[in-house]
Amino acid sequence: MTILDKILAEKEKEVAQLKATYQQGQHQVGFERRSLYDSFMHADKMGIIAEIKRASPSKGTINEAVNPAEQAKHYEENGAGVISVLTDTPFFKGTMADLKAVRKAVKLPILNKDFIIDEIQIDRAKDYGASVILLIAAALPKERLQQLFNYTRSYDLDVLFEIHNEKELAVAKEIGANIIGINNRNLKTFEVDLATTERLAKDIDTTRTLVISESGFSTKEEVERIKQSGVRGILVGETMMRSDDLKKTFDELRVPLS
Ligand SMILES: O=P(O)(O)OC[C@@H](O)[C@@H](O)c1c[nH]c2ccccc12
Repeated sequence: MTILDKILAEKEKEVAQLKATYQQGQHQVGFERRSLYDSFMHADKMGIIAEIKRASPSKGTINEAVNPAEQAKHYEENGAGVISVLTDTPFFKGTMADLKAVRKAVKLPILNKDFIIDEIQIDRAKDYGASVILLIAAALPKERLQQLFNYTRSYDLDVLFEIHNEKELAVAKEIGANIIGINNRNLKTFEVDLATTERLAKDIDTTRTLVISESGFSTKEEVERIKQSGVRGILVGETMMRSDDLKKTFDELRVPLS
């Protein structure tokens, strides 16, 4: 059983509970659309999706005591384009309350980073103020991914469609994903390799599809390297959570796009 299988098994239980208890529309925070696609496609610097990540299965505790609202404000002040909030509790120690707090604290689009397997999680994300939903190709069959994709788009929210190999890239194209996240981390082995982005981005029309490279970024050299593949954004978790000089970290990673 892989870690992803374990996480998904837990998610099934969470969703069953949610279906029994969740009241639609309870948390609506004055929803207004904040588009990831438009802002990153037209930027002249590498877009940064900065993540609130307390812990992870591969690294254990990263910063469990973080104040998500404060952290998000610092991300915004220093040049983030989107804030990603991990809301999975059993494996990443995040909560939906974190997302709500972040939504109140910043003006940027917010990505609800979770393992989405059911429409009710999308309803909840929207109610809490998310503008972008993560769909992980490896988590579900294509038909189900298509349904969840269409459902999210019907709310006018963006989908970050996460892939890790050629087969998943084919699925992303069939579904019509306009924002593709290439995860450099192998969810089975936790190994990180930027070559994953280079290999897969080659087969994407990056003038029309927004490509985000995810995981493993800590230096300017790494960003300069993947920029050559037409990537317009990176998703950075651990480096942001551990940084004691966010201004410097952002200045380094936000390389010019030309
Ligand atoms: O902490 P890193 O190496 O910067 O990685 C961030 C992000 O890519 C990672 O948190 C992530 C990518 N895809 C995911 C899916 C679920 C949970 C987490 C993730």
